[in-house]
Amino acid sequence: MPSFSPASGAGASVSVDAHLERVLAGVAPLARVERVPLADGSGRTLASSVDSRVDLPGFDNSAMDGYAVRRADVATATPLHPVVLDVVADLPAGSDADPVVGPGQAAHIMTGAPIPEGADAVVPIELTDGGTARVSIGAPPQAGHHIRRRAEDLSAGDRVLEAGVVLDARRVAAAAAAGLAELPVAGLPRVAVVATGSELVEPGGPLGRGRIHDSNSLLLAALVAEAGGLVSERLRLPDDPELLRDWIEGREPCDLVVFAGGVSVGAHDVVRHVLADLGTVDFARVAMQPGKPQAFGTLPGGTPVFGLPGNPVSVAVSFEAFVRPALQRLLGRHDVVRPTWPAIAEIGWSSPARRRQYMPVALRVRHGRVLARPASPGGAGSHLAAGLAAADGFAIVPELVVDVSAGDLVEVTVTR
Ligand SMILES: Nc1nc2c(c(=O)[nH]1)N[C@H]1C(S)=C(S)[C@@H](COP(=O)(O)OP(=O)(O)OC[C@H]3O[C@@H](n4cnc5c(N)ncnc54)[C@H](O)[C@@H]3O)O[C@H]1N2
Ligand code: MOO
Repeated sequence: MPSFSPASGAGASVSVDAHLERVLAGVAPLARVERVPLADGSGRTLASSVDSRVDLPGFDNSAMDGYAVRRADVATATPLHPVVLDVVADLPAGSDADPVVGPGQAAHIMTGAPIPEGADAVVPIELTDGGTARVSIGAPPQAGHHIRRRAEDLSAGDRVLEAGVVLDARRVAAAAAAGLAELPVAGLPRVAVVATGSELVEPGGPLGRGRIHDSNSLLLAALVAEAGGLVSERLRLPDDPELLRDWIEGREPCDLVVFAGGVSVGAHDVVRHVLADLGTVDFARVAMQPGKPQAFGTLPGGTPVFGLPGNPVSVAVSFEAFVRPALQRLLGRHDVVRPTWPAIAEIGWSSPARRRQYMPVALRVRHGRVLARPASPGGAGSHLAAGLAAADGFAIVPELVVDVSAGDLVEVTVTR
């Protein structure tokens, strides 16, 4: 009687969380740190926390174009009985004049100019006659009105940005306002992206029978860049173990290698064969759909390596679930997994039992509610590469749910 054992290399079945834990245990933040000018900082990851060099604002200053006054002088002002003051100074922003406003006096002041000594409120120009030598004030200001106080935003020495945050326009601007000119950022993880398969043809190339255009290497390279990595190599290799071994031996220095394709149990799944021979790569059947066959471990020299299943949607999902978190860890970022948000399923679909489903979904907002529908009319097929174009993210359907009905709440991770 014939006996069957699970196809060799298929690996044990593990949960998504357990596999992610194994992956994260296999990567550590890179030690390389660079200092970059603020203008080059956006998209980089802050390597160590930074503190303000200055008080912010640096001095009490006007929030309005108008007149700096002594409140007591204008306490009785009304539109019918305005108070008239002598204008003793004209203070544009940036003025280094240091006048004193005495009783019965005012200073013409612009937004951002330092409040002169003696003044304790600013009257906007609209509530005056706009006079130059003398000004008529038609209403009393409140105490401190329209004065922006020194250090009300930050004091010198206060924390501006925490290590591990991703720099963006707002954080770069905050650093500039806090007196910093450059920032320490994590070195970019260098990632080699290798699509394998003898059926692959370069995008746009002529297709013979059984051949397809390689989309995975483009997908992975763009995902790596979006996640903050640097693509050190992007290539296609046919299903030839010798070529694969040669590439592994002669590869450019990098911090991570991502293979796509050839990790399943087929006769020509050479990534699995070659990586399995190394003895440093684990193969797992992860309880997810798509993305079930997964490989992770190290190449000679210790470089972490992923072997992702070759179907394009499986690549996109595996990247989101495992490779992106690993890249975030290499960068020293804190939140390695993106948050999920509730959305309402617009139509129903089914999900496999005991597997966490990652359904590519298109999102839209109707009447203040976020609606999610499968991005591809074909649904969950992991070969539906073109459907990815419409995907704004993935609905993550828990292992125990087998049916999503129209109107159900689903958790969505937004990737766009
Ligand atoms: N007997 C079994 N067969 C398969 C199983 C299984 O458990 N038992 N699992 C299936 C699942 S699920 C997946 S996913 C795939 C994964 O297989 P591989 O990682 O070996 O991927 P390939 O066979 O190389 O390719 C799968 C599919 O994707 C296309 N592909 C590959 N590379 C690219 C690329 N760069 N651009 C676009 N499309 C690509 C390839 O032509 C195949 O159609 O295994 C199942 N089989
Ligand atoms: O698990 Mo495969 O990755 O579904 O298509």
